[in-house]
Amino acid sequence: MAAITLLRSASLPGLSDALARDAQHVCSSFLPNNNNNKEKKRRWILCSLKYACLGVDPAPGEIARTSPVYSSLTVTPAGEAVISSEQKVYDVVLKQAALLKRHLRPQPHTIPIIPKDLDLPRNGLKQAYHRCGEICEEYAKTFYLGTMLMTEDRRRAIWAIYVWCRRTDELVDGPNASHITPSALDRWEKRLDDLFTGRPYDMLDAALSDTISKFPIDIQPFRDMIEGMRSDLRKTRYKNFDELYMYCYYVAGTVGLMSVPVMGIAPESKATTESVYSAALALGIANQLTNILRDVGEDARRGRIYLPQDELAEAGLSDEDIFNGVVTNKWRSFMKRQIKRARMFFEEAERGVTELSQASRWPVWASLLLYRQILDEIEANDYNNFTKRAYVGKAKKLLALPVAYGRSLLMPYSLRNSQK
Ligand SMILES: CC(C)=CCC/C(C)=C/CC/C(C)=C/CC/C(C)=C/[C@@H]1[C@@H](COP(=O)(O)OP(=O)(O)O)[C@]1(C)CC/C=C(\C)CC/C=C(\C)CCC=C(C)C
Ligand SMILES: [Mn+2]
Repeated sequence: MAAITLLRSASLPGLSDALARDAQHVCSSFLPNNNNNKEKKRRWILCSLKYACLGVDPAPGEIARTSPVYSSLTVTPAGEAVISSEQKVYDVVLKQAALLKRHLRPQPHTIPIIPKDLDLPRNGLKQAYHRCGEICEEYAKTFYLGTMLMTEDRRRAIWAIYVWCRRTDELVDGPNASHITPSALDRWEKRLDDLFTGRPYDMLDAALSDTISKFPIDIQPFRDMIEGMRSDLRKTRYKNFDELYMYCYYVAGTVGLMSVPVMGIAPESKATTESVYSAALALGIANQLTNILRDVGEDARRGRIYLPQDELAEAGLSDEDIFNGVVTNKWRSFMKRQIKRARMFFEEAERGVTELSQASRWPVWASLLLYRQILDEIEANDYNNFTKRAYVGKAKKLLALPVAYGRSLLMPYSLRNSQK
């Protein structure tokens, strides 16, 4: 009964009666009668709604996501409930997880159908993947090194995804960026559709076409990354963290969602697929927040401020302060709060890494540890991210590799309590 009242009080826009009934049904089967925690109930209800929308059954542990970085429901001054960016993104997570689960119970029609006769020269695919590997090595040595531990199929797939992401980013950040218009991005998206239906435009696209024929990868995160690049063309300010979160999902959280189907979940893992996807998303968000904090000065010189405007104002800082680039106490305490939030996302990602298949864990741990150290370097620079670039030195980078390897040997987090 309490669930029904709360469901009504959430008054979600667009909530049909049928959906509300479904949600109520799912919800009442999981919500303990004696649960008096209102916040928890609200999350259960929202979660049930999502499951009702997707028509999948939740695992009980998945219902209560209590991470403090999340705010599922925002209430407008008029008292209307609005779904936050996090909630919208979580819907994508659920969809991706459902696709992977369906793939694990083999159903051939869910695998993208790619014609066998890709028009490539003899040995073409081999060369295409080889070139992807070269590009990955050139731009991202640590990722590349990490992929060397993976099985050959997985390694090549990650290279192909990496190259597509890199090329997408280059469109708006590369040497021809000033010529890029929204219609160029539309054409890039058309190319994406084509390669997903087995009609690659060039050899690098062909490698990705082949990859998506082998792994249950959905097109949505790729489309969303292009959407992030579109937003980079039209937007230089972010009103609040909710807007920034959405941007981070588009350009980086998507990478996590693209990678999980390739990296694979450890067969012994007891974690839900959704929780692994959530962790992958969190790692992307954490990386991008870190990128943003490292590049404040560089972005400001291009007229861009990715930091949440409302939080800047709350700290007594203006755009002018960012452009002037003087490290003050106000700036230091603002930065402390931002760094703390980025670390929370890294923490959220950590558990998920342990659930990945053994050979995929090392590169992910390495990238997590290395990226997180950038935050330590910003602190070591006394928060001067205006004129000093936080940089993790070679020795620290090298040290992170064996540490990452050690962590990759730990048993999945989901098994630890069950074996006590
Ligand atoms: C369960 C669990 C934790 C699974 C792991 C999931 C996983 C592999 C997550 C990866 C997260 C990740 C590496 C995200 C990339 C974030 C990132 C750096 C995004 C950058 C966007 C644009 O930012 P900006 O323009 O501000 O930055 P630059 O100044 O240009 O650097 C990106 C550049 C988007 C493009 C992203 C890439 C080129 C990286 C793609 C990487 C992979 C596909 C490899 C991932 C594999 C490993 C081994 C980590
Ligand atoms: Mn970039």
